[in-house]
Amino acid sequence: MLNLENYIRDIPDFPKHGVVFKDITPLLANKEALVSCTTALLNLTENQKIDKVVGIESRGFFFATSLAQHLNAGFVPIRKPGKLPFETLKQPYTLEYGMDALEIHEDAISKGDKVLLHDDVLATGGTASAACKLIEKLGGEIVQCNFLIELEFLKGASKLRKYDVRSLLTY
Ligand SMILES: O=P(O)(O)OC[C@H]1O[C@H](OP(=O)(O)OP(=O)(O)O)[C@H](O)[C@@H]1O
Ligand SMILES: Nc1ncnc2[nH]cnc12
Repeated sequence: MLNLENYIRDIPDFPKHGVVFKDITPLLANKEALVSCTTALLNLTENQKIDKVVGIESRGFFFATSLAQHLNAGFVPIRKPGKLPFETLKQPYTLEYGMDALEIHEDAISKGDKVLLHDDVLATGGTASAACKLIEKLGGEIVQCNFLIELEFLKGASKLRKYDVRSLLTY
C-alpha cells in the first residue's frame, strides 16, 4: 500500500489567510495512488450493506461515485444551491473558511436506505453534519461517514458523534 500522505500537499493561506489547504490533486493525478486510495476507502466499509453512497460537491464526488460502483450501490450528489434541477431540500452550514448551503434532490434517497456519506476532508464538520441532516430528513440511515482526510484539530468528529466516522489520514 502506498503512503497516500506523500501525494497530498499543503498550500498555506488558501483560500484565505491562516488556512493550510490540503491539496489532493497530486493523489488524483497518480494512477497508483488513485487505486490505492479507492481500495483503502472501500476497506473502511467492511462489506456492510450500502444502498446509496452520498458525495458532497465537489471534491466528495471524486471518490464517492467510484465507491458506489464497487459497493454495488447508487450514487447521490449533495450540491451547492441552485445546481440541482429537480425539487430539493436545503440545509445551511458553516465550514472552516466560510458558509453556504447544501441541497439534495427530495427523491434521491428512499426511507430506510442504508447510506454511506463520503467527502474528501472533514474539517470543522459543518459540511458533513449538514449533509447528514439532509439524508436523515429523507429517511436515510447513515451507516458510516468516511473521509480521505480528517483535520483532527478542528474537531469535526464532535459534530458527528451519532455516526460511525472513519478517516484514512488524520492531521
Ligand atoms: O468540515 P468543514 O469545515 O465543513 O469543511 C469540509 C468541506 O470543505 C471542503 O469543501 P469546499 O466547501 O471547499 O468545496 P469544494 O469541495 O467544492 O472545493 C471539503 O471538500 C469539505 O466538503
Ligand atoms: N484545510 C482544508 N484543506 C482542504 N479542504 C478543506 N476543507 C475545509 N478545510 C480544508
